[in-house]
Amino acid sequence: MDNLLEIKGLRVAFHTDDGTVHALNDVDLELGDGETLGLVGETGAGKTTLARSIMRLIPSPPGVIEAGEIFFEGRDLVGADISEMLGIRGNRISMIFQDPMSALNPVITIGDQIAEVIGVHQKVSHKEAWERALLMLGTVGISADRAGDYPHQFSGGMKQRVVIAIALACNPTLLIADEPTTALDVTIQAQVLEMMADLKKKLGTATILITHDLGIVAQMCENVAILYAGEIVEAGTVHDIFKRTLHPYTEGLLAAIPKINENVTRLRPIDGLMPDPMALPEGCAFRERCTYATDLCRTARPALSVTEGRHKVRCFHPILKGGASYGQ
Ligand SMILES: Nc1ncnc2c1ncn2[C@@H]1O[C@H](COP(=O)(O)OP(=O)(O)OP(=O)(O)O)[C@@H](O)[C@H]1O
Repeated sequence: MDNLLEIKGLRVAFHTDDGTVHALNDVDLELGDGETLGLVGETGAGKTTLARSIMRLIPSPPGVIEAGEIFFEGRDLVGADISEMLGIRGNRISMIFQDPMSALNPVITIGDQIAEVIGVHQKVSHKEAWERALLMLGTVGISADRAGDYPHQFSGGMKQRVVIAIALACNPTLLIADEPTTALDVTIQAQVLEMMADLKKKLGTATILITHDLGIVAQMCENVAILYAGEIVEAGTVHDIFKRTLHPYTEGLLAAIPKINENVTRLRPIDGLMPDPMALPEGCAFRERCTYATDLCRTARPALSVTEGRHKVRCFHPILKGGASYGQ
């Protein structure tokens, strides 16, 4: 298998007392070695569920992987047992969760927190783990002198660097970062993103970057997957998504970005709401909000089809108008 990660037909549901939440429906995704993929979608689209499925960290119950395959480095993760996953998590695949600041233990020094992760996952001596922790701090731009400091002695941006150091401490081949900079103010956000881009060049770690922000995608990613109501509706290179937009939802996301060269008096939101994942409608999930919807869209569900190269779209009436004038 050529891809580092290959997901096929993934279906994940949460069986709650109120009903079944269809969080992911037939998700196909691929990621090459060293590639950065932006996973974009509005709240509740299923981004975190997809990330947790790869880590096999879906809370169960109520969550269940109902169908599909996740292959990582040729290994079947859906069929993997707990001990196999313990060997993969942290070592091969690492995740930065939402609200990363709460990931740090307030009563342990940051050097010890990094060293502990290295010691647990790679079974090295305390001395070696500590030395590698100091090197890792340097890699994220923090002086080794600060290894004995506690999290409260660091600013938000510095804490986020520590969280990234922990995630990368064991040299994973895949990093999943779930909105890693949303809690930071914009200037610090830019510094942390710049550092992540540098680290990517240096370490070559493939990354899935979950974000609502298409500006971050344009800056950081080579490829993009747009998730809507638990389905990938469009995927492709950044150029495909921004310049050769095919799906009306992607068009709406791009139109909602304020543009510097336009005299914008109000942002253009996408009208309506995402359908309730407990009661997904027949047909296309986006049809109620889509200006191009026809009768066919009400009765049949479009398949995800490849148009050119890696550019895929799930739509009966894809658009092609030159895309939006944003980013690259
Ligand atoms: N433990 C759970 N129990 C029940 N439903 C859940 C659970 N976790 C997620 N869901 C539901 O699954 C759907 C997808 O949620 P998910 O958190 O993956 O979305 P998201 O795109 O990451 O959203 P956000 O951007 O707000 O983080 C939502 O309808 C959510 O309410």
